Amino acid sequence: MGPAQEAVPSFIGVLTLHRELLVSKLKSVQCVVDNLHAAGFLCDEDVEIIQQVATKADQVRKILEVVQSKGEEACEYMIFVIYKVYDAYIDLQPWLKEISYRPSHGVLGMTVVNTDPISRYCEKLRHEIIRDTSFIMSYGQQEETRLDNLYTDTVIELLNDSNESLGYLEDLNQLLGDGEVFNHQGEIVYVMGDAGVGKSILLQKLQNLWSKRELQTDAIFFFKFRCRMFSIFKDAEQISLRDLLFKYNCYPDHDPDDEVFDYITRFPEKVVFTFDGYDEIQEDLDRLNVPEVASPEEKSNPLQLLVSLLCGKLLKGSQKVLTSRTGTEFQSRVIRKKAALRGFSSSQLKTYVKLHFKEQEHREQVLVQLEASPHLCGLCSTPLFCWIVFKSFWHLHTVHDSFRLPEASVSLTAIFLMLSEVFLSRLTSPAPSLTKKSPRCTSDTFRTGLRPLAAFAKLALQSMARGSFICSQEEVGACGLTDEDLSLGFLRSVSEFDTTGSPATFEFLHVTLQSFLAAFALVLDERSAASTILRFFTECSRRRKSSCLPLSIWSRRSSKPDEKTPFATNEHLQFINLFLCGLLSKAHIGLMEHLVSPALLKKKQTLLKSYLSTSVKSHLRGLPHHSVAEGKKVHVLPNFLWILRCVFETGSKDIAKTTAKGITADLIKLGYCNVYSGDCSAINFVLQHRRKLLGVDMDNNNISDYGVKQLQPSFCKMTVVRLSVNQLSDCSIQVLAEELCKYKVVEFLGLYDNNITDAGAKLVAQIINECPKLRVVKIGKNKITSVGGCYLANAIQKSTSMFEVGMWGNVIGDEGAEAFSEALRNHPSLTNLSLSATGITSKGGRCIADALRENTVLRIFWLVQNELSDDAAPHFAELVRANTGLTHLWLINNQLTVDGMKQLAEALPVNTELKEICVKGNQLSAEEESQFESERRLRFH
Ligand SMILES: Nc1ncnc2c1ncn2[C@@H]1O[C@H](COP(=O)(O)OP(=O)(O)OP(=O)(O)O)[C@@H](O)[C@H]1O
Repeated sequence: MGPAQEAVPSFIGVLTLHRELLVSKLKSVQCVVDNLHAAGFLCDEDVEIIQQVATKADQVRKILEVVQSKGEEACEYMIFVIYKVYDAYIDLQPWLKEISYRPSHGVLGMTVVNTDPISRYCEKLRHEIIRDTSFIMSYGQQEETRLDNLYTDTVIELLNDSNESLGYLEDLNQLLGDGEVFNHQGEIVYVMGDAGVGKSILLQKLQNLWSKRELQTDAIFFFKFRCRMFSIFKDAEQISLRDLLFKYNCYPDHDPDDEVFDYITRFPEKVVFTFDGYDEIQEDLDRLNVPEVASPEEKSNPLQLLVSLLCGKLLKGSQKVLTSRTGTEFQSRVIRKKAALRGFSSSQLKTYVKLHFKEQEHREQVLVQLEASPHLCGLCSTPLFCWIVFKSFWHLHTVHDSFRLPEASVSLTAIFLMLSEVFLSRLTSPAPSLTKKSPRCTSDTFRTGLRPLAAFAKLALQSMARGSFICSQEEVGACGLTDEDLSLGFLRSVSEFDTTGSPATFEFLHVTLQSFLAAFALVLDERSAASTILRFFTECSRRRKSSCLPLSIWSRRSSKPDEKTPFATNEHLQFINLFLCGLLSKAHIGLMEHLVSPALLKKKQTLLKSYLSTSVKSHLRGLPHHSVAEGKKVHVLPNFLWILRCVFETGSKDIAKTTAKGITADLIKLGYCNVYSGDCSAINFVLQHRRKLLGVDMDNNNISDYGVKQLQPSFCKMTVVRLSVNQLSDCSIQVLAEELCKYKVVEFLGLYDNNITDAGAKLVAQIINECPKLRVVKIGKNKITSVGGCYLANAIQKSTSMFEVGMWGNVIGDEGAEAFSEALRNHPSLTNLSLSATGITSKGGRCIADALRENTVLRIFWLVQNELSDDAAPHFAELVRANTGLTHLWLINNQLTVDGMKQLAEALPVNTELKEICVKGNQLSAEEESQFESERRLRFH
């Protein structure tokens, strides 16, 4: 049949055919009736008859009956109403797809009005959220960029409740999904990350996707909150849940019977909440000694409502995404799943460059300059810093015609100074023109802008000292800021908290900018005693230490002080200290002398240096030391990272030397310390001044290839290099191979759970070959195949120092196993080897077992989670009989059956050395396992 003769569907027939489904799924009867009536397909009497019917299902039956009696057009219009009023008939949308419904030309011209309050409200919410989330705010609200044009994926790591990695998120939809959930009772998806890493933007993206129906969720309501909002309520203020939801999002229209709120309370699983910036709450919620609210009707303090929502006492079953700075304490029993934002990877950074710079020439220049500076790349892996660098750089290029990114060793202070220069240059520079470009004079720009800058700085300090991120109109005025000043860009007005018609409130463009300005105020202050600059150092050391240790350790360590603690973390204050160090550093003193008297500056600088030196010494002296195989070990506290950052920001070699000298241990552990790639320059800055060798354990951080490149000059001193779980690729191994092979002092190389491939394995093999002191290599859970496995095995075979090797999770298969069997034969030193989860079958297992009979050194051997069947059993039985000195054999999770097990059990009595063979998880039933009870060294548990 040609298109011209294509059959027009009979809508009467469609309604008859699908009558049963329509009766069960068409919920919002009133909206269909209203529209059919308004379009003239139902008369008043029809409506009356339908309304007299008792149940909804019978009402639908009646409607169908009446509509079908009115003919094709009425039936088509009814289907069109279902199609148009999407949210009210969400359950029928798959049906429309199934019948391939396309509105005809005739029906498209007809009006449909959504009279269903619930779906009308959903539409309104979607509309409002789309409006609020489509743009990323930029300089002083003068410039806005579409979210879709700039949003770039970042690295999002999923964690378990002990903060151990569960892998990486591939799609934002996975965030709300059921994968990697570790607590099915919890309802919160907890997203953590450092300052400026993109937590708020991630929520904005989720909200935007939902509003465009691009987020895979059944939720028809989405309520977004910023936690700092809860600070604006007075202590005694009471509010109902209804008001909290609607006032700070939007109110339903024409809902006299409160159907929307009623629906929300009946179906909370249809609601998603986002709460941004839990760390910004100024109350310690654990200490809020008030009962949680259990009734949605009850009015109560907004913080109580928040606690009740988060704990599931209110709207139980709703989904909640909560963001917070890393290290913020939060009750883990309510967390369902956890994610940590790690910033841009190198390929994501390249994508961001492309989105930012439209012209090919600029893009290339930026990429070349970034390539040359791993330190700058490290900083730029934090989206906020990257945005500041790119924006400022673009501005300076437009106005002054220079196209160079900041120099290679740029500090964070320099980046924020650059941002301030851009803001202040609005006071002096004419609109950029393509023909005439003025020379750049930073000190002039700051001198001219000193009045507003000092006023912003004062405001930032005042509100930070009060523990607030929000400033009132009066406070802004009291600091002497004019409307013109407000347009510079440091501050932005916030309308969302402003529902009572009260005067506008303001916040700084970003919290870290507020910290920077607060530090500026401390430097500019000529009235207070010079020692006032140290007030936040004192404050931070008084406060409880936020921790980055795994949660199990964390909860044991968290002792709560008695005083009221204004923020959940003290990071904002730590940033003030950091910027203070930068502003008083040698690098910036020249600029600051244009703004403050040189004598006062000198005084403040001396004071700060002496404070830092003393506190570094006492901090390091106070840390507990332990004796381990590698010597004396010290596990630093997270605060140490802030000390290192401050030392780097000062640029003072003297303080760096003092710090390096203060590390008296042989091994320093910075594991789980939230070190990101940008920090590695600071670590390197200090380690450069260390004379003695040092072991450095940086496992479980966010170092990446950029970080390793920054650490390059320090590897010559490192006896222990532990970089497991740090997103390293083969590029990092290239750097390690060059450095470690040059200096040959390395004894321990930890590279577990990174992205190392066979090329990286070849380089590790080179390190094994060339470093005679190397005893331990942990390279499990990478992407190494049989090719890389053979490189490593060959190197191990030649080594006379290797003591322990971990290959867990690299699929080297039987080919790799054969290479390892050659390495094991007569090996003089290898004592502990793991080839677990490496895809070895009986073939490879047989080779290894035979070779091991000629090895009298290996003590512990792991072959867990492989594919060994009974074919391999006689060979392992022979190995056991050979009594080589092996003390532990791990064969958990293989495919041995009773037969194989019998052979092992029979061999065991001959052996005097083996303490146990662990065989849990093989192919035996519980009864079969009990047959082997007499041989206790065969462990099934
Ligand atoms: N995924 C991203 N794509 C593009 N730009 C981003 C992204 N994430 C963050 N940014 C940029 O970085 C800036 C800071 O990000 P954001 O405010 O989300 O950080 P944050 O983690 O919430 O910081 P804080 O904890 O200090 O509030 C954004 O305004 C935006 O310019």
